[in-house]
Order: sequence, then C-alpha cells, then structure tokens
Amino acid sequence: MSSEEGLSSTITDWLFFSSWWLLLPFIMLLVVVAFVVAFVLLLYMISPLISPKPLKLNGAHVVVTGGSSGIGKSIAMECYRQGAFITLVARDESKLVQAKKEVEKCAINDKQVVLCISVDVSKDYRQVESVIKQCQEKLGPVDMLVNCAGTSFSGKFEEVDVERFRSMMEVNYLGSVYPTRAVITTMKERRMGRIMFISSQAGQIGLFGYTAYSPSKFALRGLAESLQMEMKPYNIYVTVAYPPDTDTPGLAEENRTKPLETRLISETSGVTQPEQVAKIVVKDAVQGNFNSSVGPDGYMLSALTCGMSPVTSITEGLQQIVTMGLFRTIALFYLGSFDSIVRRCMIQREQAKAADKRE
Ligand SMILES: NC(=O)C1=CN([C@@H]2O[C@H](COP(=O)(O)OP(=O)(O)OC[C@H]3O[C@@H](n4cnc5c(N)ncnc54)[C@H](OP(=O)(O)O)[C@@H]3O)[C@@H](O)[C@H]2O)C=CC1
Ligand SMILES: CCCCCCCCCCCCCCCC(=O)[C@@H](N)CO
Repeated sequence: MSSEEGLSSTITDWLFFSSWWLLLPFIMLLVVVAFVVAFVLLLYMISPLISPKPLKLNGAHVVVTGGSSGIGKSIAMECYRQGAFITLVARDESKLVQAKKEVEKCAINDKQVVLCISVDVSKDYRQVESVIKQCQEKLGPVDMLVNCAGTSFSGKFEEVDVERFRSMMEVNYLGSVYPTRAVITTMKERRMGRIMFISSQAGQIGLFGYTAYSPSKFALRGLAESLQMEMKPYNIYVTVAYPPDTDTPGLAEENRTKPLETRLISETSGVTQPEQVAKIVVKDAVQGNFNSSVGPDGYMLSALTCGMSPVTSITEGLQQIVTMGLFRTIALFYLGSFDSIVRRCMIQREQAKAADKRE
C-alpha cells in the first residue's frame, strides 16, 4: 500500500467511523454566532448614517424657558460653559436678573451674552411668538430651545383642586408647545436645531399623588414623538428628558403638600442635583438623542418604556431589545413594593383615625 492510499484511508476512516458529526450542532452554533456578530458589526458600521451630527454649542443661541431657577438655570449655566449665547425666559423679573448674574459667572469668552425675557409661556401664544422674535433679532436664530418652564404638584386625587388639572396642562404642556411653535419655522428653514422637553420620571410611570402632574408630563412625550417624525428630514432633533426628584426650589415647594405615599415611592430613585441633570440632558441634546435619562433607575425606566419612540443609535436599540424582559421582571417587584407602601399607609391612617375616636 502506497503512503497516498494510507492517507486517504485514514481520512475515510475518520469521516465514517469517528464521531466528528457529534460536533455538528456546535459548528452550526458557531456559524450562527458568526453571522450575528457580522450583522452587529455591519450595523455599527452604518450607525454614523443614522446618528445625527452633534450641535456645536460654542457660539450657538440657546433659549431656556424656566431658566431663572432650578434645572433650567443649571442647563443655562452648562450651555454657557460651552460657549453658548443664552436667553432666559421666566415670569419673575428679579429672579431672572439674579439668575443672569449666576450664568454670567460661567463665561468662557467675553463675547457671550445673557438675555432675560419676562413672559408667561403658557397664556398667550402671540406674546410668546413676539418675545422669541425679539430675542432672535438680538442674538440670532435659536439653535436650541430648552422647554423647562414648569411646575409640579402632588396630592391625593380627590383633594386636588380641579382647577389644578387645567393649570398643570397649561404650564407644563402648552407652556412647551408655544415656545416650540414659535421657533420651529426658522429652524426648518435653516435645516438645523434642537428642541428639548423636560418631562420627568413621573412622565414615564403614573404614581400615587401625581394625578394632576403626571398626565402633563406624559403629554410631552406624545408631542415629542410626533414632532420628531415631522422634523427629522429637516435635521432638527428632539430630546425628552426624564429626571428623577431634583434638589430645586420647585421640589421644595412640591414637598410642602406631598402625601407620605408619594414621598416613600419617590425615594426609590433618590434626589439628584440640578447640575448633574443639566450635564446629562445637555450632552444628550447636543448628540441629538431622543431619550435622556438620569441614574440607573432612569436608565431602566427608559428602556422599559421605549415603546415606539425613535432610536438614535444602534447601541441604544440593541440594549432595549436585550434588556426589556429583564427590566419588566424587575419592574414587577417595584410595582409590588409600591402597592404595599400604599396599603400600609392606608392601614396606618385608619388605625390613627380609630385611636383618635376612642380618645
Ligand atoms: N425638581 C424636580 O424634582 C423635577 C423637576 N422636573 C421638571 O423640571 C422643570 C423645572 O423644575 P424645577 O427646576 O424643579 O422648578 P423651579 O420651580 O425651581 O423652576 C421653575 C422655572 O420655571 C419658570 N416658570 C414657571 N411657570 C412659568 C410660566 N408659566 N411661564 C414662564 N416661566 C415659568 C419659573 O420662573 P417664574 O416662576 O418666575 O416664572 C422658574 O424659572 C419643571 O418642568 C419640572 O416639572 C422634572 C423632574 C424632576
Ligand atoms: C425597572 C423599573 C425601575 C423602576 C424604578 C421606579 C422609580 C420610581 C421613582 C419615581 C420618582 C418620581 C419622580 C418625580 C419627580 C418630579 O417630577 C417632581 N419631583 C417634580 O418636582
């Protein structure tokens, strides 16, 4: 037998008599994994095509409604630190003047300007339109609008004054529609711009005590999704931010009427500093991300409630796909614990009432 024949018989022996085919499922698995990896790599390669070009804040004109206090003021300071020109919009003039001084301290060059405009963003559209026109004449077309003017209120449904349901929608919802409407035409003409809406974690889940507040924040999401679909071809990007409780004068005011249940439930995601919220939301708006969340709970809530919202990066989409089931499982535990907080508070109240009667 020649050595060549010896070799071919060894191969035939191996093919027919060894159990290499037991490895077949593993080989197939490997092929599938290779395909998935190749697909993901391909997606990453085309991702710059779907991610917007970042906005340059240096020299940009940023209008911040609610810019005289809390989160809005911190956002204005954050943008100023990156070289933007700022228009602060709010009602109270003395608060505006004070905030202007604070923002000016964050200047990085001597050309930067802070403009103050006193107007109620929720009442008369014509008035809002006219002040936006004024500020565009002074500082140029608006590159980024931050809709942060807003107010919160917590209380039990039957104890909330019915007027409050209307005022919440007016300030938090219409107060974001009007300024947006006033800047959008110019943005479309220029084929550039950023619109930011400050919703809340209470705009992703409805919670005890927020029957008046939550709906006004949920409404912003619907507005933002519809607007983004209309504006994308014009290179205008919309961002919705969902901050947790943030240490501001607004929160201090809200805490005065906050039911115990609401306080205990909100403690889940803690209290954040406005500067931290500002850093995150400004970065997201600059990048043109639709969603902006703060902290691990914020991240989970956003993945869980992404629904049909637009996706701005491949990574974000993949993360949502992979994590949703897991986060829903975690969410069920949270919901269970919230329900038990509500039940315990009710029992405690009833016991206290019964004890009062006995005395
Ligand atoms: N703090 C928190 O825990 C969280 C807050 N948010 C949201 O962030 C936004 C800012 O909150 P925060 O910083 O706490 O609030 P603040 O009360 O500290 O600031 C609110 C700002 O909005 C202005 N404003 C209120 N109503 C109007 C109006 N009708 N027209 C024009 N300006 C108005 C206020 O000025 P003036 O009164 O002079 O008009 C002020 O500048 C709100 O939309 C809030 O719902 C979201 C999640 C958490
Ligand atoms: C996987 C699922 C995770 C679930 C985590 C749930 C956490 C719930 C906490 C909700 C906090 C609500 C803050 C409202 C802040 C606000 O808008 C007002 N303070 C305004 O002043």
